[in-house]
Amino acid sequence: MPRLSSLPARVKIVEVGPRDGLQNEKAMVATDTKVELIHRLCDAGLSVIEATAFVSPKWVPQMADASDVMACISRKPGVTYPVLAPNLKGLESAIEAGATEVAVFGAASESFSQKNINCSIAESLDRFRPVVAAARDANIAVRGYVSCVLGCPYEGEIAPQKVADVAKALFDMGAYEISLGDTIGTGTPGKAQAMIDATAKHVDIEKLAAHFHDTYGQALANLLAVLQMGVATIDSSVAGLGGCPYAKGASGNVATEDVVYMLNGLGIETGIDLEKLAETGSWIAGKIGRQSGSKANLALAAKRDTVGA
Ligand SMILES: CC(C)(COP(=O)([O-])OP(=O)([O-])OC[C@H]1O[C@@H](n2cnc3c(N)ncnc32)[C@H](O)[C@@H]1OP(=O)([O-])[O-])[C@@H](O)C(=O)NCCC(=O)NCCSC(=O)C[C@@](C)(O)CC(=O)[O-]
Repeated sequence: MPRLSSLPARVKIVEVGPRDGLQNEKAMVATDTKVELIHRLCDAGLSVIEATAFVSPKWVPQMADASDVMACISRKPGVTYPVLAPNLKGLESAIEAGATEVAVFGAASESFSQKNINCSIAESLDRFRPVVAAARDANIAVRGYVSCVLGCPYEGEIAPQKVADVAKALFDMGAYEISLGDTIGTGTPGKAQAMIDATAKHVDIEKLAAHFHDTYGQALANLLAVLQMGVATIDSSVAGLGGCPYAKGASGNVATEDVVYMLNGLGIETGIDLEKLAETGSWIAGKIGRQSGSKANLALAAKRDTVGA
């Protein structure tokens, strides 16, 4: 199969639908539905599925059933189910629930940090340090997120060096991978490359993940731009669900179906069954009463209907 030059042969997809995809839903999604979503994603071949968030239920009510979700999922060997843990309280609950991987989440924007986790960037890093240390002592891997890497809903432009500084701090404290979030999807390919360029001077590019939202329809273009630089881990959400409750106007994450369709076309391995994934996307969109945000999903569903007619 013809391939663009400098692309990785294999990409790891981190499915964030059950957490990032659902956290902003106003109506409570039943725990059973969340659990079934995780099982279906697993069945479609996803090997990293961010399951839930151990955050304050006052801040994000949709994640209040985190312990129940973790208790009800049947864990498949070889699959990891990371969860968010913003502080030691979250980590303790995550450990109690049997999590084997947690994620701390910081930001490259002061205003977003305040709105999202109620502290400054420096305070957040001080708060994360003992979380990462305690997690590692308990043999739990830690992922680090940086939000607003290509723009902030409150501050606008964010300098690539700010992203690099926070990514470096998280990596130096022991996070094994740093996920770079274009929280409001304002990035364009050149900006995405400049941000990766600055960050990769401090954290090896193999340790960076792209977590791009599709608010302006740029996510796939941005992903292709950073794949060409060597990024080989992509966060995405089935049916393009998602958005941060503390980032007004942020629409969904890039849809996993769209990412897999693009990667398949490029001959890049993911281990994911696109048909099963698309069925899962249609299923969850129906469950929460939304149209799928994935163009590939809509196209595949239309094709299925035509063939079945
Ligand atoms: C960080 C805090 C807790 C600080 O919130 P705070 O109010 O400053 O915390 P606090 O320590 O003063 O505690 C306040 C209350 O929360 C409780 N509490 C405290 N911690 C926990 C916990 N872990 N689990 C459960 N409960 C907790 C604590 O016990 C207390 O309860 P009360 O005494 O009032 O009854 C809060 O701001 C919070 O939970 N924020 C989470 C916001 C969030 O989840 N945002 C979405 C995820 S980030 C995202 O989506 C972006 C990302 C990652 O996808 C990447 C991208 O796209 O950019």
